[in-house]
Amino acid sequence: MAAQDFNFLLATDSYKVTHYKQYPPNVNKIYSYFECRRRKDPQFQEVVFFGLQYLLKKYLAGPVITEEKIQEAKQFFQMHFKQKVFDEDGWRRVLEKYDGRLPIRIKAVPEGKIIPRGNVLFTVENTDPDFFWLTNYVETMLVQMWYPITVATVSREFKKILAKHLKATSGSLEGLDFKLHDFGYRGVSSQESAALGGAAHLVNFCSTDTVAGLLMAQRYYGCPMAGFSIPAAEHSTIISWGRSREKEAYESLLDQFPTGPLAVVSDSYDIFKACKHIWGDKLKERVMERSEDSTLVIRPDSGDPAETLLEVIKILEERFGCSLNPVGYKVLPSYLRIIQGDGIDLKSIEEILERLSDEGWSVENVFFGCGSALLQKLNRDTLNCAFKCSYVESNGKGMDVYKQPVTDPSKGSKRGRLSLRKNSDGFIETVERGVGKPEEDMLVTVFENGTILQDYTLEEIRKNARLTEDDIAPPQ
Ligand SMILES: O=C1OCCC/C1=C\Nc1ccccc1
Repeated sequence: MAAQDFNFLLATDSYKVTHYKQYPPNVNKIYSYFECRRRKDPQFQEVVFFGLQYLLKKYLAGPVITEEKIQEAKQFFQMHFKQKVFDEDGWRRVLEKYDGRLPIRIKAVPEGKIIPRGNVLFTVENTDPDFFWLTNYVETMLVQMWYPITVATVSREFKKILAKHLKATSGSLEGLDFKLHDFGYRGVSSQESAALGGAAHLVNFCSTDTVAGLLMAQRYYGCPMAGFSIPAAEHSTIISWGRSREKEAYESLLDQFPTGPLAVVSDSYDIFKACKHIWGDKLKERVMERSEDSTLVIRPDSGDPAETLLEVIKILEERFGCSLNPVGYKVLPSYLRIIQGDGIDLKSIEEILERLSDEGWSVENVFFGCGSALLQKLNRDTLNCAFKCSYVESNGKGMDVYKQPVTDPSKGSKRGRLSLRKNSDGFIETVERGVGKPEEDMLVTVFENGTILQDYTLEEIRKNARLTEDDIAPPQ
């Protein structure tokens, strides 16, 4: 539920306040849809639909319009436009007729579903002919869906890369869900972004430090604990001992966390000397006595990721030895692992994994952390998210509408009422012009007249978003 001070009437772009005066006379339905437009770029050819349930529960459900909010908006827009444009009467009619609930219907693909680019993901239409101007009023807020969709999609692309290499170098996918840890809380633009983005990552993984995302999963997606973390050092807890006591700092961590996994950032001064002379010498016995469920996870945090990771793993091999797994790749002793959380994005993780396997190392040895590349280095154009009107009714007569800019055909929009179906070859496609069969439509009514009609849990969303066999096929 939105905070008391949240005024739905003010949660839109200014120009939309003037749009009720711009539609043709006698319009009684505006029907619009959201898609991630298809592009030629082979990257991100399919998207994970995620996040709508939060926005509906938080901002659209229930009596979002009140007399006080109408008054507030009336005064606000009078000052903002320096003229009377705000449709006080229109909003008051919503208040009187629907008790402030929004007379719109939203049909959406189930959350977690993997949909190829260029397909309808949700539609919005007014359910009462008097409120046709409401459909696109909510565009502003609903297009913010670009963020959770894009984070969930990027996170799943990471998962595809990790799955391929983990399978190829270990023969199994065991532990895949813990291979990419969300380090991104500090790097996002707001607490809400951390919550939405953090939850979006948890659609694909169970490994995070972004607490806000866990709370989102709990409160909006019925998941008591969607992800896990472990005790870990940061530079302050190492350098606070002073340079001359680096060994004491590490030793104290082993004493403070004698059982259970422990991650120690070890690059404060010299990661290579730390691995060779402290972890691999002065504290070697302490490290070796830790059992496999009390793994020491060494964290480099600087230098070229691939170069540093490989040099560290070679030093650890020299100091602690390694064994061969059933598919012939080298694995460090189970009490020793590495987490690389610096400089990770979709491009660098691919390079690192290629280098590791080329040099005979199993992906079992490493974990990755990702911050900004997972939660922030994105925008609405990453997946070309757009919201367009495709169908209008006037005097009860329907008309398919569309845009088709001569200056950019790729910005052309779909026309007519839309449905989403799986065709006879199993491919998902959008049927336009209102000719789709209702019984084939994958779009589900999730919101109608102020009421949310579906409640997806993270568990079912994760099932929808699982990788397919094709996603895991060996690297070509
Ligand atoms: O090292 C680690 O091992 C695994 C647990 C998390 C962790 C580090 N967390 C972190 C968070 C935000 C920025 C940087 C690191």
